[in-house]
Amino acid sequence: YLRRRKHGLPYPPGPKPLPIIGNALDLPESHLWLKAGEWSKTYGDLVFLKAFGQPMLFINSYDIAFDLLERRSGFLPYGERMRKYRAMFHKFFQPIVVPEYHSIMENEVLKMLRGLREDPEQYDKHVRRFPGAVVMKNVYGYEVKNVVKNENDPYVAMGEACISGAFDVEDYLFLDFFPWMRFLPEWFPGASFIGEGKKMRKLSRAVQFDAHNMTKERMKKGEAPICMTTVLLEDHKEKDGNVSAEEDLHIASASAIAYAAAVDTTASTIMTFILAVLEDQEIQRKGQEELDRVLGKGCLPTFADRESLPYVQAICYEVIRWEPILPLGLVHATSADDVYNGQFIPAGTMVFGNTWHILHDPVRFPEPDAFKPERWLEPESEHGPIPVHKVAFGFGRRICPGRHWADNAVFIAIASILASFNIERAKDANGMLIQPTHNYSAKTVRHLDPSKCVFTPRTSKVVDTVRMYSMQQRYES
Ligand code: HEM
Repeated sequence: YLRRRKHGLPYPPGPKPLPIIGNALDLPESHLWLKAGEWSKTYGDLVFLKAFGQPMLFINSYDIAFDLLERRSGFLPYGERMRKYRAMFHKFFQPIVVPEYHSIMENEVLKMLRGLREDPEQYDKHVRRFPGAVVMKNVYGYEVKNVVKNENDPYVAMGEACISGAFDVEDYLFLDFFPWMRFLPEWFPGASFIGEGKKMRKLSRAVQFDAHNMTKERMKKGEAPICMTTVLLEDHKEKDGNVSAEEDLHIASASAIAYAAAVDTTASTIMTFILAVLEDQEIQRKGQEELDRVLGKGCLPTFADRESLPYVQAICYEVIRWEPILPLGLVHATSADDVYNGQFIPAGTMVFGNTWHILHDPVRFPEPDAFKPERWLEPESEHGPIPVHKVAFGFGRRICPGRHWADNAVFIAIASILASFNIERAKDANGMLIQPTHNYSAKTVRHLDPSKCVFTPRTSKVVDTVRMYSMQQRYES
C-alpha cells in the first residue's frame, strides 16, 4: 500500500477485493483462463487481482502481451540456473538443429502407425510414445521399448509418474499463500502434502539421474550414441577430464526438463487432432485429398513434402489454436515495481499471458470455438489471425525453447496419421455412434482423455509399409 502510495498510481482494474483475503473468492477452482477472459469484458485486457496479498495480473490481449512480455521482458528476469538451461536447450532445439532429428521422427512415426494399426484401443499410449521416444533418443541416445508388446519401458514409466506427480502438486498451490503450513507435522490432518512432497523429491531425483547415469555408463564403454547428454558432458569436461558435480547436476536437470516438457505438450496436441477429426470428418477428407493429390494414395509423407501440403499444415496450426495445451502459459513473476499505461504493477506480481483468450478472439478468429483450418489459408490481413506460434508457445525470453521441435513433430505425426488411417467414431452395442470426449484435465498442461474410435488403414500400401517396417524391426531385434 505504501509503495503504491509512493507512486500515486492505481493498480490495473479488476474485481473488487475483500479485506484480508482480497480476491481469493473470485478465483475459480479450475479453468482460470476462461474466468480471466470473462473479466476482460468488465475490466479490459489487463486485469489485476490480489489473493491473500499475492498480486496477480492477467493479460488478455496479444498487443499488451507483446508490450509487457516481449518488449519489456526485462521486468520478468530469470536466474542464472535457468539461463544456463536455456542455453543448453537452445543448442539442441534451435531451428537449424531440429532437421537433424527428422529421420528419428520419421522412424518413430512408423512405430506409432504400427501401434495404431495393431492396437488401436490404446491409441493414446501410441501417440504418447512418439514424442517420448524421439526426445529420449535426442537427449539420452536411448531407444524406448515398444508399447505394442506391452513392455513397460522403465525410464518412460518413471518419467510418466514424475510428470503426473508434478501436476498433482497443483492441488497444493494454497501453500504459496500459507507457506507456514509446511511446518505442520506429517500426521496433521490435511498435511498429506508433506509425504507427497517427499515421494516426489525421490522420484524427481531418479528421473534426473537414472537415464543420465545410464548414458554416462554407456559413454565409458564407448557405446553411447551422440546425444544432448554426451555432447554436454564432453563440452563441460574440465582439465582433469571430469565434469564438476555442479555441471553434472545442471546437465542432468536440463535433460530431464526437456523430456518432461516435450512429451505431454506434443502428445496432447496430437490427441486434439484426433478429436477434431472425430468431430468433423470433413477435415480428414480434405487433408487426405491433399495428401493423395500431392504424394499419391498410400504414400507416407516426409518433411520434404511439408511445403506442398498447406491444408495439412493449416490443420496443425488450428489444432494448436483450438485447444491451447497451456492456456495460461507458465506463470511468471515481476522482479521490480513497474508502471504500464499509468497503472502500477508491484514487484512479485504473478503474470499470466491468457493464450486461450487471445487465440479465441472472435475478431481475429471468427467462430473461435469452431475448428476451421481454412482460416490459416486466407491472405494475411491486419485483423486476420495472429500466427499461432507467436502466442501458443509463450512470449519474450521465456518463450518455449522446444517450439521448433514441437512444430516438426506435430506436423509429421498428423500428416502421417491422415495418410494412413480413416478415424471414425466407434459404435455402441446398439449400433449408435459414440460421442467423442472433450474431457481435458484442467491442470497447467491439459490432457485429453481418449475417445472410443476406430482406425481403419486407408490402403494396403500403407499397411504394407508399416508391416515391412515391423518385420524389419523384428529381424533387427
Ligand atoms: C505443442 C507443444 C508445446 C507447446 C504448446 C509448448 C508451450 C510452452 C509454453 C506456453 C511455455 C511457457 C513459455 C513462457 O513462459 O512464456 C513453454 C515453456 C517451455 N517449453 Fe514448451 N511447448 C511445447 C513443446 C515443448 C517441447 C517439445 C519442448 C522440449 C523439447 C519444450 C520445452 C519447454 C521448456 C524447457 C520450457 C520452459 C522455458 C522457460 O521457462 O524458460 N516445450 N512451452
